[in-house]
Amino acid sequence: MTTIAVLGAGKIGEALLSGLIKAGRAPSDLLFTERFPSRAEELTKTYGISHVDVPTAVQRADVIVVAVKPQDIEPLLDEVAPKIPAGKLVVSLCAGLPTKLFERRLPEGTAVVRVMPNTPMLVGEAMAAISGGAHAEDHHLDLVEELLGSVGKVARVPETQQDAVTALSGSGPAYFFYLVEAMIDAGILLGIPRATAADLIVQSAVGAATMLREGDGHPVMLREAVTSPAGTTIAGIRELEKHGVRAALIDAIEAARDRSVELGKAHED
Ligand SMILES: NC(=O)C1=CN([C@@H]2O[C@H](COP(=O)(O)OP(=O)(O)OC[C@H]3O[C@@H](n4cnc5c(N)ncnc54)[C@H](OP(=O)(O)O)[C@@H]3O)[C@@H](O)[C@H]2O)C=CC1
Ligand SMILES: O=C(O)[C@@H]1CCC=N1
Repeated sequence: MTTIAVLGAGKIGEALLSGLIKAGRAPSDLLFTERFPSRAEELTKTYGISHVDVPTAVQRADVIVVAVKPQDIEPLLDEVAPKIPAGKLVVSLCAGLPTKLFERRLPEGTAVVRVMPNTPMLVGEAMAAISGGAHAEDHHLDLVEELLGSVGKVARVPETQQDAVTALSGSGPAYFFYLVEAMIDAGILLGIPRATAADLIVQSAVGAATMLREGDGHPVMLREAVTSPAGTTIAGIRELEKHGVRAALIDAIEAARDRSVELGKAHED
């Protein structure tokens, strides 16, 4: 069985570990590193996986998943580079960081796959995009696709698209949560109790997402089917247009893409 080590088990590292266990992977095939002993203890207790130090992780694992913040990558690479044996597969989940950063710092020929996942990994509904670096071969991409395929959907994209993907599907869940939060607030304004408003909106979001994924409709057609002549929906849509919500979303996603590019530039030679 492939042994996987997650370096930095924060929010996304934990989402991956939890998703892999829910998908049937044995906890004994998983390792993680963490800086805070109390956090490590909590994860071991919850998932039954072993907390190890970085040298042990890179020795024992076949696949080394880097899940620290981009700002923490340099000290981690200082620790990993002298210890990692040749022939390991390194998978980076870090926003903005190009595969060539890892290739420059790790032993010559190390296979690196850049992945942009998202937190719905926790419930087996991730969207992950993967791109191989200079030494990643098809079998490496196949292995990463199989691993992430057990916790959601996987797309292969050219690495040049990863900053845009980060903005769309990496950050994307946050924008949906933000919309849901705002819609629940609207319910409160209209006098609906918070719990009822949350039920109404969350189930509407699940229903809409299911129609988008499973139906054969285009989002425009689906929206038109809700929008009756002289009805309620068009009265709301007019307000969304007046407030520039479409342009705001486009600008938001462009800003997220630009931030991803900036995070990568901070680690250029
Ligand atoms: N959150 C998300 O939705 C997504 C995040 N990502 C990417 O995943 C990465 C992690 O993000 P996220 O999980 O949100 O961040 P977190 O801060 O929650 O997780 C990072 C974890 O790594 C730990 N860490 C830092 N340095 C080391 C080290 N040298 N050795 C061991 N552990 C270390 C941190 O510890 P400490 O708390 O002490 O700093 C923290 O627990 C980022 O690069 C991000 O771009 C990608 C897709 C989605
Ligand atoms: O906000 C971030 O930087 C990370 C990357 C994508 C989602 N969360």
